[in-house]
Amino acid sequence: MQVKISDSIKYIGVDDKTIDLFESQYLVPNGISYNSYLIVDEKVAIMDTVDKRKTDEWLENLDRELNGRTPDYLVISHLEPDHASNIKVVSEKYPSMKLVGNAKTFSMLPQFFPDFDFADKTVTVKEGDELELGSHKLTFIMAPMVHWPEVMVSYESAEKVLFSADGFGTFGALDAQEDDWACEARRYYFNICGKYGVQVQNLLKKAAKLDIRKICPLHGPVLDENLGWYIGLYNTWSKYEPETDGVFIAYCSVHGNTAKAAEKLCEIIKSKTDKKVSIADLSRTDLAEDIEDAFRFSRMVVIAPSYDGGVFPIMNDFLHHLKIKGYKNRKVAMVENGSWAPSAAKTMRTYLEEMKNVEICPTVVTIRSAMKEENIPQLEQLSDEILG
Ligand SMILES: Cc1cc2nc3c(=O)[nH]c(=O)nc-3n(C[C@H](O)[C@H](O)[C@H](O)COP(=O)(O)O)c2cc1C
Repeated sequence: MQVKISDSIKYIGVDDKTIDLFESQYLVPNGISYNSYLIVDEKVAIMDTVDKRKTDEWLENLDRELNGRTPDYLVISHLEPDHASNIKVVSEKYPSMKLVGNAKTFSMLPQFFPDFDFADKTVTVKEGDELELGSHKLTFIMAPMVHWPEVMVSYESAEKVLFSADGFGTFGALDAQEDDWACEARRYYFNICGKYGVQVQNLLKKAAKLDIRKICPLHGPVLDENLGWYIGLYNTWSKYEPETDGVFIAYCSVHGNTAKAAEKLCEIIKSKTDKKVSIADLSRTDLAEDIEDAFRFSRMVVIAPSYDGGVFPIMNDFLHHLKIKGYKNRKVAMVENGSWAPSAAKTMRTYLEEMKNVEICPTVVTIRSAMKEENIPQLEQLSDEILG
């Protein structure tokens, strides 16, 4: 896909619409883009490579935009293979090209390319270092653990462009982007960077000192207008603040009785509030989207059957993911189902208590196999507590 950035900054990335699962776990019905850029000035700098699935197409794009020039630098902002796979290929093609990274980049690089000697090719940069390209100048800003330790972003001051690594990335090929950027950007953020809110905050504080007119991420569209809105969302997400005041009902069910209770609860909650209420059957929805919604909403109800002395594995998996992604600062209520020794709530509570600042509603509704009349006032009570 052709993307116009400026006369000197060229898009040389590629769309991947045949990948089954991004990072072997995320559904990407609209594919994914691996973005790569070329800055053409007195010196020529490549800004990251792409996944090895797209080497040939990327080299064609690079060749076209180089237009006979030889690249002087390859700036490596992130070593994850969807961006760094072609470092060796392009280094062999242009032996005089220098690799620009930080100390961590070059300590990790040989792990990925053990049979290639980069020793005389490296330019090691640290926070605030600059690289003059002619009228363009890159300043390097370290962004450790957003979301790998070697991550750094680069600010180009002539055109005021932030090359933001995986920050501000989205799922979806460039020619198949949804109108609502936030939808896939949020799913991307919470699943990939969610755990690293503190580090994202650190980066946003550094970025706030820059005059940024364009953001060039490693996935998804280049952002060139209304940047305050995108940065505002990143600020909310990385502070673990809810974006939507409402209730996310996350349930699972083996034979359907817990599902009935979840639907009834949804009906009761909706009758009591104008807040947004969203319900998901965790067995049948995309886990990454459920994680996104859990972070998006201010309140959540988890509803699950008991299973082998614990909780149904689908819910177990969901809560495990929320825990490792740093879910916090939310209000949560629980409903369990069990036929002989209900154990789901106890297991769910163990997860929730390990999370920071999660307020658990006092009422826990226990359904015995199938919902009964006596459960309705309990669900009413729980609804009042989660909305309160
Ligand atoms: C493999 C399996 C393990 C179960 N383990 C428990 C258990 O440890 N304690 C319990 O009270 N019920 C247990 N149950 C029963 C279910 O939790 C119970 O029947 C519940 O009502 C199922 O809800 P559903 O109709 O939404 O699937 C188990 C069910 C299955 C299929």
